[in-house]
Amino acid sequence: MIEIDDLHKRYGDTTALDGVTFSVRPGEMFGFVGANGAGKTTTMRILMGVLTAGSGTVRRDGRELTFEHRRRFGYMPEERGLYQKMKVAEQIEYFGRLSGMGAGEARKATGDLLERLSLTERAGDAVDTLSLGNQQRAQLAVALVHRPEVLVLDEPFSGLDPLAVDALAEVLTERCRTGVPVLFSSHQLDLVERLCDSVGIISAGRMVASGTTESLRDRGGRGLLRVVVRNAAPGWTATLPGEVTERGDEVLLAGVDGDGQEVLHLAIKAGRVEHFGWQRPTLTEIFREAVA
Ligand SMILES: Nc1ncnc2c1ncn2[C@@H]1O[C@H](COP(=O)(O)OP(=O)(O)OP(=O)(O)O)[C@@H](O)[C@H]1O
Repeated sequence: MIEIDDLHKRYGDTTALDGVTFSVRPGEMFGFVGANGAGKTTTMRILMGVLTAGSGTVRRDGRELTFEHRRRFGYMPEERGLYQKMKVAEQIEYFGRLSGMGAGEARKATGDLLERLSLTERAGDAVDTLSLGNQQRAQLAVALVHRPEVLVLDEPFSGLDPLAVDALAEVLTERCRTGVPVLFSSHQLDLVERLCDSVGIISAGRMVASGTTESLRDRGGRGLLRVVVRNAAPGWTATLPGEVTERGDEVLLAGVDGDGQEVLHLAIKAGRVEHFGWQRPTLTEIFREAVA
């Protein structure tokens, strides 16, 4: 378990973190989301010991983090950090060795990751000859090579093509299933919603919502009532309750009290009802509301 407890951090007059608290359990994939400048990178840097907090603590299984703990973590920093002239495979192996792997073990883990991330053909090329997306894949391989006990990744999916997104999602899910806590930041909320067990939303240095993806969606209440009526007479929506949005035959109603049966009756009278159901808010909608 990784526990982030009441972190505060100031840069001069700017308050970057103002009491950030959350935890990531073993085998949990935690999506860390927030607007630009909300404090995600600062939190992850403190977690990794790259930056010191003004106050607050970061613990692993109840003990304050030490250098030894962090050596067994996998970290992908925002500023990325590959040696541009070094060859891809050499570099991944090198970082594996730095983290204490034997030569054979590091070579094998590098080969496996290159394969998984579709980089095998570029193994012998210098990093600065790779496209940005491929450099990102190499950077991810560096974070993963030593089979870290905890993963902390700052926007690992940004700039990846859809196939690379899927490949990385698969690797992270596998690692997570072995009990590794995975914390990553992202602005791709659909991806966070699809992959993560839990989500933390940070706004102006404070956690404004956190919990399992399902609990956050439930907390948004029943959400919108979605009704699709074919061949309805124009104007049938005029007497519907709530705030009505029409998109062709589809009608979305916000703020409907009760179970919506009255809407269903009106819809049946109006035409052929093809769909009638509640739509829980998406993570994007929850995010917008939380940071508003
Ligand atoms: N080295 C620094 N010096 C001064 N202010 C800083 C520094 N680093 C970050 N900040 C400020 O701290 C706040 C939090 O920044 P941080 O980089 O943690 O946000 P973020 O959530 O990672 O943003 P993004 O999504 O844009 O990467 C911002 O107001 C930022 O301007």
